[in-house]
Amino acid sequence: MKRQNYLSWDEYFMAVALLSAQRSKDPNTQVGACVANDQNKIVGVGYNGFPWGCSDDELPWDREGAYLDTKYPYVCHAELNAVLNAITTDLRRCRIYVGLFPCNECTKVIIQSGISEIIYLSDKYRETDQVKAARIMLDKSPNITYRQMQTSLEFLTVHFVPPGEK
Ligand SMILES: O=c1[nH]c(=O)n([C@H]2C[C@H](O)[C@@H](COP(=O)(O)O)O2)cc1CO
Ligand SMILES: [Zn+2]
Repeated sequence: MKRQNYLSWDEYFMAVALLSAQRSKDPNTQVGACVANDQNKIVGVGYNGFPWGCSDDELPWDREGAYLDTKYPYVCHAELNAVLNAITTDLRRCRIYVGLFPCNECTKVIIQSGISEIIYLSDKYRETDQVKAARIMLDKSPNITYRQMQTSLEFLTVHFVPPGEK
């Protein structure tokens, strides 16, 4: 009989997004994104971080203060990185799994890439104008839908050392 508690595709791709988020140096919010195609193959992953060559030790991770002294003008969002890192520029019929509902800027990138579905986990910034603008665009776009991830999983553990071998 086959194993029962294997991951669904949704859980698997969201877990890849969440694992990718663990690469983020942002001390406050770590976001990951995973793009899967209609054959359930991963075609792009990303997490929030500063652009290539911009040192994490020189740019600020602060949230408050003068705009140029915060992370906001510099950080590349997870969704942008996942789309730019993708193995193809044509992402029609692909889904993007994200830890956080995308902002308006990422939503533009997602729509323009051709992605057809957004699956998100947290919606903690739903009251912000950025996320409201994102929803306005998505609700007007005929070729893209979005839904919140449904799962009974609360967490997932990976073992680098198999249990019992230590
Ligand atoms: O969609 C997103 N994707 C994404 O990668 N981010 C990143 C940018 C920042 O590094 C961080 C948000 O920071 P904070 O929660 O401290 O404002 O998450 C933020 C959003 C906002 O929804
Ligand atoms: Zn964004």
